Amino acid sequence: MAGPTRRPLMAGNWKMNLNHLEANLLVQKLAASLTEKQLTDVEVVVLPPYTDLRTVQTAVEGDKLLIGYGAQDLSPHASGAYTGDISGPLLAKLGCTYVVVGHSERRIHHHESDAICNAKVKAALTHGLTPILCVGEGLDVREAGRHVSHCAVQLEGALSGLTAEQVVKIVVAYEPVWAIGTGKTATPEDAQEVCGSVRERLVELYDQDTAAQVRILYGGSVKASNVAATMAQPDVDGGLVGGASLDAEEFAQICRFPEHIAR
Ligand SMILES: O=C(CO)COP(=O)(O)O
Repeated sequence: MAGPTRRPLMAGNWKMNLNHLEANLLVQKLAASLTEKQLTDVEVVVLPPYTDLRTVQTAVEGDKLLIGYGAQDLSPHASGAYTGDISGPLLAKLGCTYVVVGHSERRIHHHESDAICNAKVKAALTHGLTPILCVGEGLDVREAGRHVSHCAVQLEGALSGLTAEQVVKIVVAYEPVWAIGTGKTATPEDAQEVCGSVRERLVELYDQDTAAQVRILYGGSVKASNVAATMAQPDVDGGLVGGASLDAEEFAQICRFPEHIAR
């Protein structure tokens, strides 16, 4: 559970799902399922495909919904001849506040390196977007017991050259690849082990105060039935939710997790 200065963040990564009509419906249903207090206690964000962003903006701004939104990727470049890419300024103009960087699906399918993630994190910050930087290991790395060092290398690569003032603005998401879309959730202890090690690494790279401000999410088969136990861990400040965020009621239940954690 988040410390006093870290507001929990629950972000729904829709991946390549839901057209703009479905997006509008889901955002309206989600907002209607949560009270103002719940939306204040937990920051709720949706990360739709690019093609839905204008519709989500219209819904959020038109009805003053307390829901944030962002994109699943951005170009490291601000503009120019990059066919098919979408830049930070284009996203910021649509009211996006978050952008995912380095999701394992992009690292795998688009061969994104830590250096590319670093350029994308910098581009996001330059254009006023909060990057949600994903790190996580595959099954082979986990079975070899190298998951902590693997995530540390990804973290350091993506943060290279960033100042403490910049790092406090980013969100890190630990997503073990073997737990994504498989129904295999990491145990709360597994999530804490890596999220805690990420924070320790931030202390080493920066300082205690900086590390204490960075929100660290867990992602991988998060559901209403398992969210509370994971969020109760001291270094887990929220979730990056895939499949379960496509159902408004299930995602709303996930966002209500603080009610199931004894404080
Ligand atoms: O990749 C994820 C979120 O970015 C996790 O996806 P699932 O919740 O579907 O496992």
